[in-house]
Amino acid sequence: MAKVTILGATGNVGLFAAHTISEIPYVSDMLLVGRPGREDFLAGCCRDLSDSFAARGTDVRLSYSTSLADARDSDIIVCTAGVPRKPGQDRNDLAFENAKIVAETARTIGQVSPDAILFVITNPVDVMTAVALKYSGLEPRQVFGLGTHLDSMRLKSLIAHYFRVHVSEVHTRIIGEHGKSMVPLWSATTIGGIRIQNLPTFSGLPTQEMIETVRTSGEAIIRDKGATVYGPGEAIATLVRTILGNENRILTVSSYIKSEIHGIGDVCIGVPARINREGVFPVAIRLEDDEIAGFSRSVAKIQKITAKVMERLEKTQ
Ligand SMILES: NC(=O)c1ccc[n+]([C@@H]2O[C@H](COP(=O)([O-])OP(=O)(O)OC[C@H]3O[C@@H](n4cnc5c(N)ncnc54)[C@H](O)[C@@H]3O)[C@@H](O)[C@H]2O)c1
Ligand SMILES: O=C(O)C[C@H](O)C(=O)O
Repeated sequence: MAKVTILGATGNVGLFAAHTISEIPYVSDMLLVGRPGREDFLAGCCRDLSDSFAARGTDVRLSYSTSLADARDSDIIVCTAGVPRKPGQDRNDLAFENAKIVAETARTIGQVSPDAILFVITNPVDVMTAVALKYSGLEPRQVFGLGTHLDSMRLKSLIAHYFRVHVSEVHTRIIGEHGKSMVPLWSATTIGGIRIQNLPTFSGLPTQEMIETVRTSGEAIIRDKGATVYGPGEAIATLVRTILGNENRILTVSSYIKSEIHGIGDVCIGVPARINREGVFPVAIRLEDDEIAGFSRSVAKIQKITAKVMERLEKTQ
């Protein structure tokens, strides 16, 4: 049985993730961590969630704290702490502000819970994963971000809708930045096990329109309702379940790659990775030429932003 800690638990994503994670059968303890001054709100969240556990028949010990020290002995720590973007902002606009939060948090986590897997949600998630990896001192397999998993799910849903098939029939991936430079892998997209290019109807698929919808999905939801919550919350639970269940699923998350993909690497970015109780292990893949070019551009963009953020962080330490 496992202890899962959620940082930023008073926020939109953290709180809904607490609800979705509580449904995972391997979870025995859940700790909600918020900032000092938020004790009453955290207590209220615990009471409200406990009622839902009672109604559902969930047996999870739930507690809250405003001290990161209480995250000790966690199996997984989900970091949603940080500011979200406002309408009109790019995720990368949050980079330095959130890097300060993630660096400080990761440093403490590395000390109090060195065996944990640190799962980063805070945006821009690829850059924040690199910051968490560096400042926690944990191994690359222990630190990963939600990456392009949610984008891959968004594309999967659009394809399933277009072909009028159940989502479980569609396998697809988006790699690269969780942001504008994301790269759809049509070469790795199948429907009912058949490569999408081998389906005659593929020629009519509005691929550009679909990928543009995915690229702007978060922005559109934030504009219309203020925050993306249910998609990220369910996606977070999928990853937590994959780890705790030692499922060895291959999901597309932000992970440190050395040179696994066509020799491209030294960056934290969305790539397919095998995920189990030990953590996250990027899978070497071969891509089409246009996909390699897109991925290289995405990597170069993230490397540049990451380097800039790391440099500024070092000056503040
Ligand atoms: N990777 C993804 O796919 C994805 C999806 C959704 C949201 N996000 C990101 O997750 C983060 C949280 O989003 P949200 O909608 O829940 O935001 P929110 O404003 O509702 O919640 C933010 C949480 O972070 C905490 N926080 C803020 N500043 C802090 C600080 N200085 N120190 C410690 N904690 C602090 C707040 O107390 C709150 O609990 C954002 O960065 C958002 O962009 C990422
Ligand atoms: O778009 C955002 O800022 C939130 C998140 O990254 C998302 O894609 O839902």
